[in-house]
Amino acid sequence: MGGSLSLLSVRIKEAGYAEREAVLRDVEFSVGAGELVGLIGPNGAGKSTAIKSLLRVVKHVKGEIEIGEYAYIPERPLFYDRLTLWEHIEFLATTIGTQEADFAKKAESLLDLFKLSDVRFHYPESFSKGMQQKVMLILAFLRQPGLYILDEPFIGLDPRATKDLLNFIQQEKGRGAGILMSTHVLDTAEKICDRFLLIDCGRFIATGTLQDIRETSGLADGSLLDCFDVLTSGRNRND
Ligand SMILES: Nc1ncnc2c1ncn2[C@@H]1O[C@H](COP(=O)(O)OP(=O)(O)OP(=O)(O)O)[C@@H](O)[C@H]1O
Repeated sequence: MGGSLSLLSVRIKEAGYAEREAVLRDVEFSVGAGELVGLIGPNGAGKSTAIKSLLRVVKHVKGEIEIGEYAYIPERPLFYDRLTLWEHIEFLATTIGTQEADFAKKAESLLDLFKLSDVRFHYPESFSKGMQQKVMLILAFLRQPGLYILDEPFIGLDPRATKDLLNFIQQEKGRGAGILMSTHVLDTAEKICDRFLLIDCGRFIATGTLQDIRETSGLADGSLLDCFDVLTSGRNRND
């Protein structure tokens, strides 16, 4: 970690949904301040289980997890069905007890940026998938936590919203936030992540910078996708 402040430190020996049925094994990593770490792996590899273990949603976890204040954006957005978008924002302000006079202003500018100002008094339950994803992002960004945990954040976003999200990620990194992000969008991940955790069948199969991943996969100039393919194909295609 080069001595940088660790916002998340994970040493999981085993984790699973039932006792003695481990889905994850020997998962160890950390996320430092200003660092964006990509959690990458095929369907069913264990990415969501790893994230849910950090959040203590997965019951059977053997190991140690040190985690500070964070915002979590789940793969599937979740809302209070009787609250409008603006009421979600007001509720958030109450729960985090913000004294900031400009909280509403910040919320307004985020709504404007993500083109949701016109629907602020509507119920997020009625929004499209992409609009719902944007609401989750706005609620997370308003909290400005030390750590973000983003599970597949690009799903459903149009190109403009994707670009806005990428800008926000850079901005929050600049503020010193750490980010753990699971994604299948490997060309984007390759460009923006500082480090990668490649997971398959519940275990890390390669970790580190793109250079480290290239060395592990034996592809000196390979893209993240090429490396992913080499490192995971043996297991998946021959199973
Ligand atoms: N609630 C659950 N109960 C039991 N097993 C589960 C549960 N959720 C996931 N699993 C199992 O855990 C393993 C890892 O699944 P997980 O959802 O973590 O994969 P993933 O890498 O997030 O996949 P995807 O890319 O498809 O979202 C799979 O074998 C899956 O069947």
